[in-house]
Amino acid sequence: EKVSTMERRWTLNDFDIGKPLGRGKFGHVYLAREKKSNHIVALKVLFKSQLKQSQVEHQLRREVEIQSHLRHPNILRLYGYFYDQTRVYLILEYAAKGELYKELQKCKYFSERRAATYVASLARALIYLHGKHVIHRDIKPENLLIGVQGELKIADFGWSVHTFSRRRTMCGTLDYLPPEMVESVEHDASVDIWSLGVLCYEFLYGVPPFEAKEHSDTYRRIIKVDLKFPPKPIVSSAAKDLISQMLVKDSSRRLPLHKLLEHPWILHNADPSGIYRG
Ligand SMILES: COCCOc1ccc2cc1OCC(=O)N(C)CCCNCc1c[nH]c3ncnc(c13)N2
Repeated sequence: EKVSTMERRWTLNDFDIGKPLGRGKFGHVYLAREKKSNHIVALKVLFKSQLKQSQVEHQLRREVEIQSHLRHPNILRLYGYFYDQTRVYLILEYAAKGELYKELQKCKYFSERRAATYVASLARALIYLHGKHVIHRDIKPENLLIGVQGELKIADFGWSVHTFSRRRTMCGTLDYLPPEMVESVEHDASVDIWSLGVLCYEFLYGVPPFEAKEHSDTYRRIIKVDLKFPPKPIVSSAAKDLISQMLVKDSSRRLPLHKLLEHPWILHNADPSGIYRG
């Protein structure tokens, strides 16, 4: 019978390791094939020493626990994990079209149809996560992957919930933080609505809305909600209207995610299947 993948005692010998898929903060990700099933997966290798040094090992355990129970087409599956003397290995769904931010860099900014399709997919994934009382998945382009059909997958396990203060200052990007987090007051699921608004802006303009040279300037622009829409590229007023309803300082007044899915810009531009076919 099919043993649940989370219970199996996996070892490195169960896999043929393929090409590296990239290097993250805590380790490398490789293409791999499980020998018995020939199932292609991504294997993320984390060094215990680095996890200890950054005091995130308990956080990783908690996130793996959450992630292993999540099942959503726009959330990267975690099939299992195992460890040896020096490393922890995560067995993950493989996203064949790789990192979304590379795609964004390549085309500078996305069409309104592509941006709306991704934003709607992310909104559906966040509705699912909020329904499971999981918030703040740290949705920025670096943590988004593209599946073989062109569908979007959230790869990050929400490290940010407990480590966001150290982690953010550690690796710098504040662009996605809402005012309440920049001012380090308590936050709720509406932080994700803000981050999704930032992402929507970045999909359409190629840069995040509050970008500035210095951290202090980015903080100031976020707290002030200093939102400006450049004249180029030309973006529809419907898109600007949606972004303006998400980037609202008062978190209780941000457009709720289910209302986002009924917004004219989404209804008019997003592909209902969540797949951008180009
Ligand atoms: C504690 O860790 C939690 C899980 O984090 C990840 C799971 C899977 C990931 C990436 C993850 O974190 C980010 C990261 O390591 N990089 C940015 C470097 C590698 C980029 N991946 C490239 C990639 C291409 N096709 C893929 N199919 C599946 N997963 C992938 C990739 N990467």
